[in-house]
Amino acid sequence: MELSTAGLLINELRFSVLPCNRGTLGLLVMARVRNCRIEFSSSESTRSLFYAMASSRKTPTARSFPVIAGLESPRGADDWVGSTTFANIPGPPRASWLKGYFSQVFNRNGWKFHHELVEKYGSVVRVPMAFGYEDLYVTDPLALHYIIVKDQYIYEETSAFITTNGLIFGTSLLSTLGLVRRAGDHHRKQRKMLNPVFSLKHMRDLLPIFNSIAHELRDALAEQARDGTKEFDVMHWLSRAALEFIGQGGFGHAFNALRDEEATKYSAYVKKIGQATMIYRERKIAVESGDDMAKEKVGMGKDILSILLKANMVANENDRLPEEEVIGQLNTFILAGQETTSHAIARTLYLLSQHPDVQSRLRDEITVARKERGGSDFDYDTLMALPYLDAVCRETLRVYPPVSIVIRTTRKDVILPLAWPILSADGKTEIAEIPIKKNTNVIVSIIGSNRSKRIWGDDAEEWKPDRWLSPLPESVAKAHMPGVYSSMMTFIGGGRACIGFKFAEMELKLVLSMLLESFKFELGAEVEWQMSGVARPTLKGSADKSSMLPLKVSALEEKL
Ligand code: HEM
Repeated sequence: MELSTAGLLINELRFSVLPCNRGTLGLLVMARVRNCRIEFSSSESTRSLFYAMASSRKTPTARSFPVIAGLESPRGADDWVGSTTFANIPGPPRASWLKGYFSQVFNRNGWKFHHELVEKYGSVVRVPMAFGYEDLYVTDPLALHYIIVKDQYIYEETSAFITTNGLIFGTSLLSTLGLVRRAGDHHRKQRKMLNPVFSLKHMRDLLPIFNSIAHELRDALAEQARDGTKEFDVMHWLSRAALEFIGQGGFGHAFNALRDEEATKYSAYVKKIGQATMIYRERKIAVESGDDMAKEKVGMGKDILSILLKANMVANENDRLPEEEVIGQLNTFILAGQETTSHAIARTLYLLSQHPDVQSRLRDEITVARKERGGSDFDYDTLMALPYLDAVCRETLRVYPPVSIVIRTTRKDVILPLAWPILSADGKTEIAEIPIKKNTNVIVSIIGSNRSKRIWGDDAEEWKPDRWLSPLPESVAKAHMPGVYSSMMTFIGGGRACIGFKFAEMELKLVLSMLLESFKFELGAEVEWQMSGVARPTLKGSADKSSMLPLKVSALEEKL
């Protein structure tokens, strides 16, 4: 038996415990048989199984995951040699070679740990992880620029992330690498076709479709609160609405999630994923026959899939995405777009319930703007230009990013420069750049950089929507954060920036505008927010860790 920092080699069978970069996926145990690559088939049933777990409203534990043997990993045999140790970078002392701080980094109550890493150790921190590994935890703006923009093809997604997503979604943005290697620049090719599909013009066209879903959501809540103030799980309705937004806006397909009680349960969910191929074929026929634009058709030809199909039809052969990859993207959009956005809306409603003054000021802004339009639905530009709504959304996504961290692995040796040089752990040297060896994990701390006092000021950790209504501190512009959204890292940046961020922003603003005009929200039973892959509210003290947000909802009669 050979022992390495990467794992164990037992009878030619290599086991490695790799952290998936989504807390929701917990631990993935990978095995590899030497000289004999056993491919794990990405059959529909395997995918459905993973999907059911990944989309579970219960937070899965490591125990709920099967051991997957024989997974083909993009890492080669030489990749098992271990990674850099950062002896001279400040960080917490190692307590256990076996576990390191793995469970603290991925703990669903990890808020305090993540906060203290930055507070105590600074903008680049050495974090001892399992099996003697050391990761770098980064909030330094220049380092982040190198990681996600300048050297993005060196700092790639982890192998566990790529492989697992390949099983879940098939070939898609979340399962391909950008670097020119075996994968052949696959990711960049996909983005080339997909970026224009998420353009501002297409978001504008989607708003009328979104409006009708928002009305449906409002009606569903009104039905719940029809006998006066009622406390109920608002999260449940937000999840159902988010599935419908993605269904109609993404694929021109009505899941009828707001009408069908069963729609968001796992079994039904998995069935819907199984439908991706069917939906694809339906849309393809409609697009090819020019029948997709009809008014009575869901999506009216404006949905992401129809736009993509049309672009694909006229693309040259090199750029065109094969059918299998278009279907892979559909699966990806459901998972990447539903949980993140519904939980962002939930967080905002929760904060507005905690801050009734902000809630009523925001309601006034929306009501006045609606009156000015004679009561009709907002168009895209009006909705986006509402200043206080914009401030509330930005501040929520800054202080409470739904995804707290993402992880990258170095695919070759590299030097990481720092905007803010740090003092070495022994206090003797100033460090302005850090050499990193191949196969080292780097944790991009979205939450840490979004709350950096050096960037946002001493009140960085406070939720203050008003900060967006006056000029931001100079330090914000000076930091040159590489994020695509308002100097923050919520949707990261570079070639792997969230492709759906404008989609999410529109959904967030629309749902808030619709609901606040019609209802007052107050805190209900106490919840605690879990720092899982996507931050989620759960009932305080309950063993049930499903997403749940009980709020007291009162209908504002005159607005309905
Ligand atoms: C508030 C809502 C959202 C947040 C906070 C969010 C956040 C993120 C983050 C942090 C990433 C980077 C993941 C990584 O590098 O490992 C990402 C990627 C991605 N997001 Fe989002 N997202 C949101 C909504 C959406 C929506 C609505 C869609 C689709 C309609 C979407 C589709 C994607 C896709 C496809 C990727 C992978 C991009 C790539 O690798 O090229 N997201 N998102």
